[in-house]
Amino acid sequence: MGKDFGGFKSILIIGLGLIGGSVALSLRKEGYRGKIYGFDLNEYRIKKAVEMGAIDKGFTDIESIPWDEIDLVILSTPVKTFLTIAENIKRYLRKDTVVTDVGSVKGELVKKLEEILKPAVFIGAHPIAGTEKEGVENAVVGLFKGKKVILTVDHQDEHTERIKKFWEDLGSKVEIMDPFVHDFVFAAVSHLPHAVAFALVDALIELSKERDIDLFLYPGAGFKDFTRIAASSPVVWKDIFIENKEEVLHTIDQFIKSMEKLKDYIKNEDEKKLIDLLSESRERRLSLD
Ligand SMILES: NC(=O)C1=CN([C@@H]2O[C@H](COP(=O)(O)OP(=O)(O)OC[C@H]3O[C@@H](n4cnc5c(N)ncnc54)[C@H](O)[C@@H]3O)[C@@H](O)[C@H]2O)C=CC1
Ligand SMILES: O=C(O)C(=O)Cc1ccc(O)cc1
Repeated sequence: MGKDFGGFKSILIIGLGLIGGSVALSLRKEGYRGKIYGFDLNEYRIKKAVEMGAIDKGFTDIESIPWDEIDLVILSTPVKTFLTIAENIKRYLRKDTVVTDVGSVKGELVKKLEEILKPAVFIGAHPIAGTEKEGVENAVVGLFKGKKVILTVDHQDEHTERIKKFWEDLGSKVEIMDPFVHDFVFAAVSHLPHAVAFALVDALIELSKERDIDLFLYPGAGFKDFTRIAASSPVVWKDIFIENKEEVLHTIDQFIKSMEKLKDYIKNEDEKKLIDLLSESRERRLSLD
């Protein structure tokens, strides 16, 4: 079947950020012919999105949006804004409008969105692709090519199929996952690494104060590799940490246990245990590439 991006004629992207902007630009690049509208509280982002050819028209007030045209809405703002946005837009939605999102947290949040938005359909989606940058000005064409997109639906119907087709036509590989399993998995592989990167930079700020030496004058490649994601948006990440609080706290607890174990082996100069732990971690990491 040819590309039809799920057959949606008019798309509204709420939040012209890195991800919303990348969706819009990638749709254009892949040949999407319908209208793309944008909504953002930040006027600069709208101006920029129009200039870049990402959207046809942008809005800062909800009432001016041509709602009778729109058959797909994509929530692309920080996750803690979703519920208020859903409450604010629900009365404008057509019965056949599908609402989806790109948020990094699912669980209870998607259950609430499904309820609020009824009778419109909500399909939770999470593209596993991004960067540490923010805003449409840093959007990346083709960001989702070859990347996974997780849909958190509990049954498959024609709406799921349309959203699946939407992402597949952008080059993504779609997987279905339970929303609560999603939050456990991505707390471990995404939210914890971001928390650790932010905390590592914080540790160096504190250590710099201890000896009055600016440790950031001496970054090695390892430090830079490791902490790239600590340059990510504070607003986006405080929302993710709080919205997925339980799973994030659980992964931080495990990380502290792993650090304590390592600390112990170093303190006791336990070479055998150190070699075992480092070797197992190295093998796991090598198997990723
Ligand atoms: N940054 C990344 O690499 C990834 C982010 N995500 C998810 O994508 C979503 C968007 O993240 P980014 O694009 O990185 O953020 P961003 O900071 O680049 O863009 C967010 C945009 O939303 C706008 N905004 C904020 N509150 C709003 C509101 N109430 N109404 C209208 N507009 C509002 C901001 O002005 C901004 O332009 C988040 O839910 C995040 O969890 C998902 C995958 C990757
Ligand atoms: O910049 C990176 O390496 C990321 O890990 C981007 C990212 C951020 C949030 C997500 O929910 C998914 C991907």
